[in-house]
This record gives sequence, structure tokens and C-alpha cells, in this order.
Amino acid sequence: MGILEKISEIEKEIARTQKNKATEYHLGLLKAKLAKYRAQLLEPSKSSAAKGEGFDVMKSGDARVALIGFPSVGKSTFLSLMTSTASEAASYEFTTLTCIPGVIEYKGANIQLLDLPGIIEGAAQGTNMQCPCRALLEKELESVGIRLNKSKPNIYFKPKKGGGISFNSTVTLTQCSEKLVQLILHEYKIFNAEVLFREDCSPDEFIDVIVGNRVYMPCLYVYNKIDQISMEEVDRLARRPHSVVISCGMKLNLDYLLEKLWEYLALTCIYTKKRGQRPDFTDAIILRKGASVEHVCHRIHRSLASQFKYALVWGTSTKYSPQRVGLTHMMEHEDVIQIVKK
Ligand SMILES: Nc1nc2c(ncn2[C@@H]2O[C@H](COP(=O)(O)OP(=O)(O)OP(=O)(O)O)[C@@H](O)[C@H]2O)c(=O)[nH]1
Ligand SMILES: [K+]
Ligand SMILES: [Mg+2]
Repeated sequence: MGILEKISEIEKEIARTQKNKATEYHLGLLKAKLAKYRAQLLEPSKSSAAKGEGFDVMKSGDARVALIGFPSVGKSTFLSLMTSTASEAASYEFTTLTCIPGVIEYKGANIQLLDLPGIIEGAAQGTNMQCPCRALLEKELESVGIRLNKSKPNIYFKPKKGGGISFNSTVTLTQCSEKLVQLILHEYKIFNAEVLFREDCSPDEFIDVIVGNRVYMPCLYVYNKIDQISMEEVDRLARRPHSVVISCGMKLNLDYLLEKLWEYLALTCIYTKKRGQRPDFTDAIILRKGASVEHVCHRIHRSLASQFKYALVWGTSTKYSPQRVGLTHMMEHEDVIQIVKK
């Protein structure tokens, strides 16, 4: 049996197994097996058949956004509308066959937008992707290890050389037990490890932690072509979590989408200031939320952190303006910083 067949067999078995106390170990094991086979599938293999080619596009700008969707939902139309790059759009499926990068300039940041070929042929019948289709897209991304709008499970996991499996939790667990955790670990041939649940995680989340290469990223679900559906339908879609409804054709709600995109990217703009001068508001340093003074230093110059004496910060991250801070101080959006060297 090939890996694909094994995966499909396990998926079928999971689907037909009722979820209850008596089956939880069995289900946990099945899920561990499934994750193992999927990982094998993604491993670079010698036969090029299973290997994806990938798209070679230089990372650029302060953040990256990929347009993932079914064919002909309007991804290329969107790229052409929001950036100065033109990407061919047409009414037939798979118009786009490679990755086309463009740049959105917003609040002083350069956001790289990637137009990609549609995924899953014929899945989006009609003009708008409906709810089951959204689930289908999620499933595709899940199966390659991408976790959307979820944070990394708060589980401490450390494989050891000996000593067996030590299992602890700081909260009451309703989905996992010591026995299930052991079963799953054994499936991965791990017999010595330290495990600490700091959150009531599911078996799937525990498996994600063991496998380790999961990618956690924010996701906005954008429903285009609202000019073609009823107001009731638009309203229903707009109320779904993480959703934005737009029409590229009629240029509806695009500003709101940009605002939401900015929110989901969670970027922080920091302005620098030289001694005795006004801050430079024309050229912000763009960092991820949660950036420290040290991150700011690295962005300005490789060696700046080693010459750092202290910094003065004005803005919401400090109690006083300015406040003298060290390298570990956490910056906030629109703070101004002046760095003093040794
Ligand atoms: N009515 C309507 N049509 C739209 C809208 N946005 C895009 N279209 C049309 O939808 C068709 C498909 O658009 P594309 O931009 O090629 O879609 P795509 O997602 O890039 O398609 P692939 O590259 O083939 O996956 C084109 O004929 C567009 O003109 C919209 O908001 N309303
Ligand atoms: K198309
Ligand atoms: Mg396209």
C-alpha cells in the first residue's frame, strides 16, 4: 500500500470511529499514525513525482501575504488592484500558473503580496466559495502542517536520553491523559521524555508539538464577488469569524480589508530620532509585534547592539516620555527611539 492509500485508509477509519471515552486511545493512535504518514509524504524524496517544485520568489518587504484560494475567485484581479503589478485575470480556471509577487504600501510598510495558482480544481462551483469550500481549503493547509489563527500549543516537551516518560500538567486535562500521551509517544518511538501540559490541549495539538515543524500563521478569509450574491448572503459571510467580504469588480470594502490585513499582520512601526533633532516620521522601522530595543538595534545596524549604552523612548510602551530603557525593553506601535552608544 502506498502512503496516500494508507492516509486515506486512516482518514476513513477516523471518520467512522465514534468519538467517546472508549475510543479515545484508538483515535489518538490513528491521529499519530496519520501525522506520521503525512510527514513522510512531505519529506523530499528521490522520485520527483511526489516532490513539489515550489515557487522561487525572493522574500521582500516587511511582511508577506499569500493569496490562497480556488481557481477564478479573483486573486489576480485583487493583486492587480492593490499593487502596481499586473497579474493576468480571466474567466477560466488556472489562469495563473506561477507565483506573481506585488507590493502593497500601507502605513509606511511594504507588504509583499503573492498571487498564486488556484488550488483544487472544480472545488469552487459557481461564483463564491461557500462554507464547505472554506473547510476544504483549511483541510488542504492543515494536511501540510499549516495551522491557521491558532497559537502554538502551550506544552513543554523535551526528549531525553533515559528515565522514561515524565508526565505533568498545570491544568485539568479533558482531552488527553497520561496513558494517551504515552501511546502517542510510543508511536513515534519516543520512550524517554519530559512532558508538561500548561493548557488543556487535544491529542492533535500534542502531536503537533512532537512533530515540531508546524507553522502557525494568521489567516483572513476574504470572500470576493459580493456583487453577485444577495445582501442576506453577504451579511451571513461577513459575520463568520476572521472574514472580510469584498468585490474587486466594484471596488467594495477594499479599505476595510487593508485595515484588517494590517491588524492580522500585527506590525509595529518605530520612528528613530537623533539627539537634538525631531523624529524622522518619514522612514519607520517596521517590526513584528513584541519587538524589543535589541530588535530595533539589529535593524539599524548589525553592530549597534554591542555598542549600545541606553535608549530614550517616547510613546505608549513607557511610563514617562522619554524614559531611559535597556536592550530588553519591549517596543510598541509608533514609539520614538533615540539610541545612545557607549
Ligand atoms: N463579478 C465579479 N467578477 C470578478 C470580481 N473579481 C474578479 N472577477 C472576475 O473573475 C474572473 C477570475 O478572476 P481572476 O483574477 O483571474 O481569478 P484567479 O483567482 O486569479 O484565478 P486563477 O488564477 O485561474 O486561479 C475574472 O473574469 C475576473 O474579471 C468581482 O469582484 N466581481
Ligand atoms: K481565472
Ligand atoms: Mg490568477
